Amino acid sequence: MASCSNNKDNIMLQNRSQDVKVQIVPAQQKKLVHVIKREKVDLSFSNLSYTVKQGKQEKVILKNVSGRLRSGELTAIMGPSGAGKSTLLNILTGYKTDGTKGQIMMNDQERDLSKFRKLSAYIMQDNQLHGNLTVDEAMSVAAKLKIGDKMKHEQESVISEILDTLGLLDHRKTMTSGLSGGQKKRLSIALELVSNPPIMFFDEPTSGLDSSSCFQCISLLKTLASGGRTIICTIHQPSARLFEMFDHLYTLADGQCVYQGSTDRLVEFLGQLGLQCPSYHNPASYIIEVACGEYGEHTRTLVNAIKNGQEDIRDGKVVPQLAITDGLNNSNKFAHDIKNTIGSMKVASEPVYQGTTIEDDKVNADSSLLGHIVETPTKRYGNSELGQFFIILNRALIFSRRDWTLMYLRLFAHILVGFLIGALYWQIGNDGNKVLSNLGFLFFNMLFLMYTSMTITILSFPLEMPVLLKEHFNRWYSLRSYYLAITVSDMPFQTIFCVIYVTIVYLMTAQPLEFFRFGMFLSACLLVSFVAQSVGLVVGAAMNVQNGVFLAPVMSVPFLLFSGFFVSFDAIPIYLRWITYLSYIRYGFEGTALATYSFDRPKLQCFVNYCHFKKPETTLEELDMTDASYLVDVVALVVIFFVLRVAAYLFLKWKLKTNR
Ligand SMILES: Nc1ncnc2c1ncn2[C@@H]1O[C@H](COP(=O)(O)OP(=O)(O)OP(=O)(O)O)[C@@H](O)[C@H]1O
Repeated sequence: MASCSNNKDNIMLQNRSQDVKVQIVPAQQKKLVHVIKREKVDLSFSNLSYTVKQGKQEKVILKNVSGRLRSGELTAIMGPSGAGKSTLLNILTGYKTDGTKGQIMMNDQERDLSKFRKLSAYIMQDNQLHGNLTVDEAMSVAAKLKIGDKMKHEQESVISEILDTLGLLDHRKTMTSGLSGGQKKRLSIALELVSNPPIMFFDEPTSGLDSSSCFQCISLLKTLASGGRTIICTIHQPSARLFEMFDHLYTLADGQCVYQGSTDRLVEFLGQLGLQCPSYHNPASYIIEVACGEYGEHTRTLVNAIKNGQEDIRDGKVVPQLAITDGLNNSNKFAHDIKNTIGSMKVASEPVYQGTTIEDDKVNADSSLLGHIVETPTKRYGNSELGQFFIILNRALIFSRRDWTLMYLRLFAHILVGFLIGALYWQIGNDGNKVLSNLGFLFFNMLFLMYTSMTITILSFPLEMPVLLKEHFNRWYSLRSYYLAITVSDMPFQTIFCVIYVTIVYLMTAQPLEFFRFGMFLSACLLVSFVAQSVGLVVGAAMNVQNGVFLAPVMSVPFLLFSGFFVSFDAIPIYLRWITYLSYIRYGFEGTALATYSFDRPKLQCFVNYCHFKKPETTLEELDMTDASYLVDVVALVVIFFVLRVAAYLFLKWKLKTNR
């Protein structure tokens, strides 16, 4: 373990004896040809406070904190649990805006959140990755969405280069679900790196990783910072070895800043206040212990010391060296160099700097990665909305193809239930005396289509929500494109399953063998299953999985009750009759019945007598087909379909906002 020391040289040199091998990679090994136009982003904030409402009271979580986060530096936001680290990070990223007061400046100007979001990436704590893609596919989707058609020909080499740098090149064909925790973390970073954002935020990037993976992860962040980026991460309590890799420390206790400045001045700062870090004690642990009050109530002293003149230890009387040119610590020299050159670089036909490779853990920390890319985006997204739609649609189709449950189990269920219903109602359509039984078949047909279609989509949004939150926030795509692609993606499969199922039951139950009638029957069934899918989407978008899985079937009961199969229209109390007009099952039931019987008068008479839309005593003479119009049924189903799809979109939009 490194001892408490004021001298970063010493700390770094102590590493020489440790197992980490750091090596300079010859510059010419790199083959970068991409345009470099990355902005430097310095972020500062002053008097930032954050309040939440708890009943009638207000809880202040951040109390007028100020600070400065600079490009080229790796900043750690530390503090005891509940100190407000994640809250501060969420506010700085723009993820949380409500309840916030204070000023945030970007490059010494008032921050334009929209512009800032284009320049920043937020890698959240849990690795939000789609498990059904390979590393290569995930990178390719990210590249297409984030940088679009720009550098179309170079995308492949950019992806290879990033994967190489992050030690993932050997895992290109591995499914993301098969990656280790550390590899997932690196992939999450790699996905954001395709657009080479100049400012990156990480929430607890080391959580759940072993010490070696933690070291890899922080080494990587250090390298990213060395390339001129502003890298900020929250971290609980890093080991001394990790702690010394940070350039800048921002420590919170109870929503207040108790230290901000360079990591190697921390011990000196505390010493000035009479808080002596014991020898061979990790300074990171010590400041947390102090912040927790283990050495007495010093929080106020620390807060005051920070406020009174030593706002940032870098800016105050103690100024550490940024570049340390000796020996192994060339990466800092490099950071200094790159800061000077980055503004003037246009084309990196040759690498302009040297990086480092940490051989033992395969994270190739070559900073050439920092060189690729891309002009500051002028548009909101890297790709057009149509482009986004097709990329997300394609990704969703890949998921569906690979999801065994979604595909094969569903197919099997449709075939099995089709044969069961067919066997139960075998050749019933040929028997004029069994019209009521045939209506029973039509009703259960609706019931099956409703449940199979609805239950699949209830889970769509809740399962995707964490990934959606991350990708949408990081400006991969618009919600509109995502929603359209996701909702359209299942329709081809549902159509195929429905056609297979309907063909089986139609033939086995001996419904009229006329192409036209079959078409009417199938269309009504398809529309009902699409509407049921939409109900599932609304429920999934509006509530969580537990509530949705319970409520969706329960909410469907009125639609079934008022479908006309159980109770005729006249028997329904007047004040409840309006529900029959909302029952999409009613329109589907009616539509399939009309497809089966509409030109067969004796059977139709029986059907009409049974169903709600004609009084039981109606005679054939009185019968007017407009009373039970197939067209009306179809139009009603189409209207309900669109209304529900719009409602699902609005719920999703609302949920995306409230989930932050
Ligand atoms: N929406 C909210 N409503 C009520 N309290 C909240 C809300 N958000 C945060 N808090 C509270 O604010 C405090 C700071 O939370 P935050 O998640 O930022 O802490 P943290 O320092 O990141 O903690 P940890 O290290 O345990 O993740 C906590 O006490 C938390 O309970």
